Amino acid sequence: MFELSKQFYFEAAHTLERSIETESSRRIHGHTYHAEITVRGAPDPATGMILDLGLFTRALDSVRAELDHRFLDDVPGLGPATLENLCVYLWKNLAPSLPGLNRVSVWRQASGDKCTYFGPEEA
Ligand SMILES: Nc1nc2c(c(=O)[nH]1)N=C([C@H](O)[C@H](O)COP(=O)(O)OP(=O)(O)OP(=O)(O)O)CN2
Ligand SMILES: [Zn+2]
Repeated sequence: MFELSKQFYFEAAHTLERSIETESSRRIHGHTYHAEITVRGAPDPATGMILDLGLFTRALDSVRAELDHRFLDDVPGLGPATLENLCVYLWKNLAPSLPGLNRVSVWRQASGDKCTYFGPEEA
């Protein structure tokens, strides 16, 4: 079994309703977000690849464009712009084009905050 990962980053602004630091969180502020997407699988014997990195990059470029330099509060389907919801958003948008999607991580380097999502719970 192999894992293949790619990272990217995006810059975005948001507000957040919280029970602490209420006022500063409600103000529009921004972060540099980093993301890592991981697929698991076995390489195709003919190509030697789990997934062509060029196709991997195309899938990530398209979802990155929906988040980079955006006001995250306005991104349809995201909900409150937390690291958790960004992971779910990336998963939902990438799963159809990335077979073997295994996990999605989103973090903010500046603060050391990181979240990893392993996909929906199996019923
Ligand atoms: N479980 C989560 N909690 C919080 C999240 C989150 O995504 N998941 N996000 C935030 C806010 O985005 C907030 O801006 C970060 O707040 P805080 O940790 O208080 O730190 P700073 O605002 O000082 O962070 P900088 O990244 O240094 O600007 C809050 N909670
Ligand atoms: Zn924030």
